[in-house]
Amino acid sequence: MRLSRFFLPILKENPKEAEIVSHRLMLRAGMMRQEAAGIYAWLPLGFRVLKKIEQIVREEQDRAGALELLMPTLQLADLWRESGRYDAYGPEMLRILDRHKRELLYGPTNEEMITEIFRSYVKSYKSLPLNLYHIQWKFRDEQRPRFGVMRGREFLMKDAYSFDLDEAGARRSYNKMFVAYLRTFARMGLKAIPMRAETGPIGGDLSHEFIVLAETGESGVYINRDVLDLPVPGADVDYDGDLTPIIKQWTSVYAATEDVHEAARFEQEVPEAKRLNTRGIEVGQIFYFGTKYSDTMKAMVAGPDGVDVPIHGGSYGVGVSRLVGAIIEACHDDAGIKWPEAVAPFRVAILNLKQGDAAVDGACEQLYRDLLAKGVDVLYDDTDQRAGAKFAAADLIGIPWQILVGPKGLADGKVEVKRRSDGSRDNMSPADVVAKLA
Ligand SMILES: Nc1ncnc2c1ncn2[C@@H]1O[C@H](COS(=O)(=O)NC(=O)[C@@H](N)CS)[C@@H](O)[C@H]1O
Repeated sequence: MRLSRFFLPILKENPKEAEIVSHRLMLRAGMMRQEAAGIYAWLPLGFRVLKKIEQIVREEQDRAGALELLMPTLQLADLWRESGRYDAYGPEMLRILDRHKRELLYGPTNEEMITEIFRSYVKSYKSLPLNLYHIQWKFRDEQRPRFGVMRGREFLMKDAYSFDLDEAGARRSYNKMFVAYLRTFARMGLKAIPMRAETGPIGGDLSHEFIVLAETGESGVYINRDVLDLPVPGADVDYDGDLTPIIKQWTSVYAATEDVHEAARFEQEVPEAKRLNTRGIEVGQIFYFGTKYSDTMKAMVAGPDGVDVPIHGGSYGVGVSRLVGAIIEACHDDAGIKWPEAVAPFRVAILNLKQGDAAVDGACEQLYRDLLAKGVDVLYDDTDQRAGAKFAAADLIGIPWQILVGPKGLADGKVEVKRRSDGSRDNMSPADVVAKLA
């Protein structure tokens, strides 16, 4: 992409309304624009990151055997009356009347709708286990939306729903999602710790929140530092095998949110030097809620003995849009964002340090063509800004690799390669750069 042809409204100043670094940097880096409280337009640079995050989530859901579909954002109020959550959900629910005065709502979550879809088609335990998911916008009329995409009102969520014949089956589905979440967040360069958590409005008696440590996080957490060094399951993990050893390993080390923290146990179990009480950002949460929805909504299957029983369910959410902010909270410095390569909007930025100089322009064009030909996501800063402004912009938007092309270096047949994550620099020929980054 040529920057002269892109749409990147970088802000010079820090927007005053931004209270945390991710909100400030997303606005300054031209990634998004607030259209209303808690409601954002995703501008091209931010949208590229959102799609990369979404794709990693999708790949790991698919690997775990979940099946993707897409449910609508608008739902019938009657559906929520069946489960008894229509009134219980309270003011966070955006209720809508259509032209025929039908009562609708903008979905904050989809347990009721997925249960309605399931019960319409599935009648036998032979169709189980089943895990259906989608990646869809949600609306929760938060009293105080804040911190940018961290606590929005319209936000993108991956929500998966599992269906099993009994609790044992449902726990196997739960464990598959637990492992999929460990892999998902690790692939984004995050350490997201699974912690015992409250179940809240979703319900049930088993839940884990996946939390990224960050001072600005809204969740208070207590952990044994050992949890930070546990191995994440590989891409070859056998989802049809016994996952309990992995679950045991990750749940036997103390890690709890403040609402379920047990101080006495923490003191007793965790050596002083390993105790960490800090804050974190909840990037995902998984729930086992048994027959909570299948009872009220009659989602039954005939068991092996032919007797109809309510299915055991679970739901599994990931804050896809929240992750954009969470990753910035975990990966930034004073100059701006430091994207992990897996989610970067572009992998390489070419900086032309002397626009109009034939040799420099030629070398940049050649590099641009060669990298594109190798399928590399490259942003070529071909604008006529001065070099200092180009350095600042590239550092701000956080592209992992910068190729600085100037007349002096070129005279020696060299360009400078800067790695954004640690600031390390290397001089090499354009051909070697292409070989290194392709
Ligand atoms: N207001 C919000 N803004 C941005 N992300 C949010 C917001 N509320 C929740 N999330 C994200 O969405 C994830 C799932 O939300 S949840 O309420 O925990 N779970 C559910 O809604 C279940 N239906 C899971 S399918 C959270 O872990 C969080 O990362």
